[in-house]
Amino acid sequence: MQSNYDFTAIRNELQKQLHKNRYDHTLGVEKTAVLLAKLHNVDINKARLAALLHDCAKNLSDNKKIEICKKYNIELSCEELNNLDLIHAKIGSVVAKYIYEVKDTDILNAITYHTTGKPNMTSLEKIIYISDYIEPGRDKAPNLKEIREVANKDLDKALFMILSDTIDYLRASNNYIVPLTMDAYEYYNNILYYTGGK
Ligand SMILES: Nc1ncnc2c1ncn2[C@@H]1O[C@H](COP(=O)(O)OP(=O)(O)O)[C@@H](O)[C@H]1O
Repeated sequence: MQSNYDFTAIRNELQKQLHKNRYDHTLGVEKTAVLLAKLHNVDINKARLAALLHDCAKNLSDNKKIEICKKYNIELSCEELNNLDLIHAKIGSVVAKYIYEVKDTDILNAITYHTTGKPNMTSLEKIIYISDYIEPGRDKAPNLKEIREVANKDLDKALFMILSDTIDYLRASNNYIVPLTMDAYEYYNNILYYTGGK
């Protein structure tokens, strides 16, 4: 992608829209996504833009989130209505499209699926999903050191490790798990089994 985007202006806008810790996390995801894009031969400008915008709706008020869902006909499940934090990714994709004027569907999908994952992800989608989990500011999840090393070599394996740890964490805390995350887990479990990655 040839970049017509003014990344400095986007960062400045995000700094206004996001709480400080969320803005710092965004810059960490940007740095990590650019590094992974270089290592895995993915368009660096696309990775940078998707990373910068992945959490652009994270700090919107609940009322604003509902308003955007109504305006753009985003359907919400009961579980999503009960945890509006879960839908910041879907809303972020709409904000990226209509406010930041992003047209590239791969970038918009990378934003949409950065929390849940999904089966059969593109390399860009994988990079944003993984970068969100391993950026340097993250320090709570288990196995981070190993996942960071694996991500430099094998996106599918790192993706699977994160899906697996996320499911374990959500189960252990008795939380709802988005079905798409289970589908992604099964999909990459099979891929790694048949390619000998496990
Ligand atoms: N696959 C999933 N299924 C259900 N809930 C999830 C899933 N992944 C994350 N969550 C929950 O959705 C919310 C947002 O997650 P996430 O985007 O990972 O947040 P953060 O970037 O703040 O760590 C959190 O409450 C988290 O526990």
